[in-house]
Amino acid sequence: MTPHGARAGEDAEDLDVEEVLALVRNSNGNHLPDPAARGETDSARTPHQPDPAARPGTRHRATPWPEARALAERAGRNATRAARRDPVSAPLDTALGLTLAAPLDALTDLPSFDTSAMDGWAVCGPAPWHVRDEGVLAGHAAPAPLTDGEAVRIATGARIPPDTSAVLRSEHGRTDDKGRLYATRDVVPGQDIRPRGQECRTGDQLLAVGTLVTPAVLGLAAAAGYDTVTAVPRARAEVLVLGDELLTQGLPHDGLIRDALGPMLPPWLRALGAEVTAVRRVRDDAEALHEAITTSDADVILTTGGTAAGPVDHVHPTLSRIGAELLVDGVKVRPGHPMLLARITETQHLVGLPGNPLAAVSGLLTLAEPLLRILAARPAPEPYTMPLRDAVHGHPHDTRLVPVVLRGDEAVPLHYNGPAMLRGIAAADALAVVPPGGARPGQDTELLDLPWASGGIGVCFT
Ligand SMILES: Nc1nc2c(c(=O)[nH]1)N[C@H]1C(S)=C(S)[C@@H](COP(=O)(O)OP(=O)(O)OC[C@H]3O[C@@H](n4cnc5c(N)ncnc54)[C@H](O)[C@@H]3O)O[C@H]1N2
Ligand code: MOO
Repeated sequence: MTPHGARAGEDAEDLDVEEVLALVRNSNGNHLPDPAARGETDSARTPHQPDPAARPGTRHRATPWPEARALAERAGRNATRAARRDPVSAPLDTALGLTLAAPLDALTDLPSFDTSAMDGWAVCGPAPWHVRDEGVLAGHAAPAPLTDGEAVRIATGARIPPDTSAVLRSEHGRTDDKGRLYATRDVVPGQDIRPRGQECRTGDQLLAVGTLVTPAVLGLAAAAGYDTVTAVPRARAEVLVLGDELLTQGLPHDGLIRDALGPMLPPWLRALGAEVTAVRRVRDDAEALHEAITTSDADVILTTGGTAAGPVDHVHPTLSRIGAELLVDGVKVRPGHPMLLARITETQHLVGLPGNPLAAVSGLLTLAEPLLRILAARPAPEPYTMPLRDAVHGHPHDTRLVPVVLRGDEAVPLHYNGPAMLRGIAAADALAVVPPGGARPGQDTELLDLPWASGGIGVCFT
């Protein structure tokens, strides 16, 4: 499997992340070029961007899949620029998955005192040594200085007495019948002493702005004296689940089915760096949807269902009614082609996910992931490819996203990959990006990691 992870180096994606960080007000004073100078104003439109005047029922041109993702990133940059959200001071137990908005500078030397690396004796001068009665344990009061020929029992992590020349490990010392201590190995001055400041000095930069807060970062921050970290705030996401046919418990019956997206989307959105403020179920009613959207203060609203042109598909008419701008209205991808991205205000966007559950996953990864990644100031994952074990039929014109498991050096396509099915994705490690026309066995194919796949962003389930 090709290694993958956050991109390093000064490529275009890195600049995007730094730009977002710089736009978080009061961050550490990065000076970056004005993004507007790069032509990325809200009105900048690519040739494939749909005409915002397009209305439901009118034919419009679906956006190619890579461009749809780029447009979602751009929406994220524009929203970040407009909102200029303040960095937050996040207690460590809430900070997993955030991005540092200030460098993590050591608040203390580490170790903060000379410490024993081993259980044994602190010794002074050459053997033999007379061993003090009282030993030194971790966390105890400062021990008295040693004198030449003296030793004291010491535990790993305990403070080294002044004038100690070395630590002798317990397995490398023996005492004679008079209680004198000898070494069974040469004693090198300084051995097994971790000197104060070995890892860092107060003020040293431990981690740069833009670092993703992982469990290891939380540990380092705590060790370095932090109770909170300064981070880019999470985007607030609200999920509106549409559909009168949906049940929240029990077995499907009488044409009613279980809502699969209400349980699936919130943890997935958190893994993408968002705070989920609410999951609301909205009946198939234009007024109810209008009310739900216009009263939401989320940065990103995600709707499920109602994107097509059925009798109760109210998403397009509602967006039209509130004057939202359709940035993406249909994507050349299967499943999920009716997905959409709309700008409600400068700082509020709506991602319309199709109702078919795998189509909703496709919309999540195509439109919500890039938007939320930019709002979270996370770097783009390093693209990677693997050969497919089996042929995958392609759509003649559209990209296909197909669940795969990774086995050895190959990606194995899974069978249950229909738009209404979750059986494949639930067993999958990744989604293969199958180009129009399909892929042959052995063809190198781009993969999108799922948040729970190793090496992905799974640490960010909170
Ligand atoms: N005339 C056309 N009809 C449809 C087209 C089309 O191009 N022309 N596209 C099809 C495709 S592709 C998709 S995908 C769906 C998208 O439909 P909507 O986004 O409007 O979603 P709904 O009609 O509300 O639901 C579709 C399907 O998914 C089920 N559903 C909805 N929500 C959930 C949920 N939370 N959990 C589980 N299942 C859900 C719903 O019951 C329907 O079976 O449109 C096609 N039609
Ligand atoms: O594209 Mo629909 O999303 O196939 O089911």
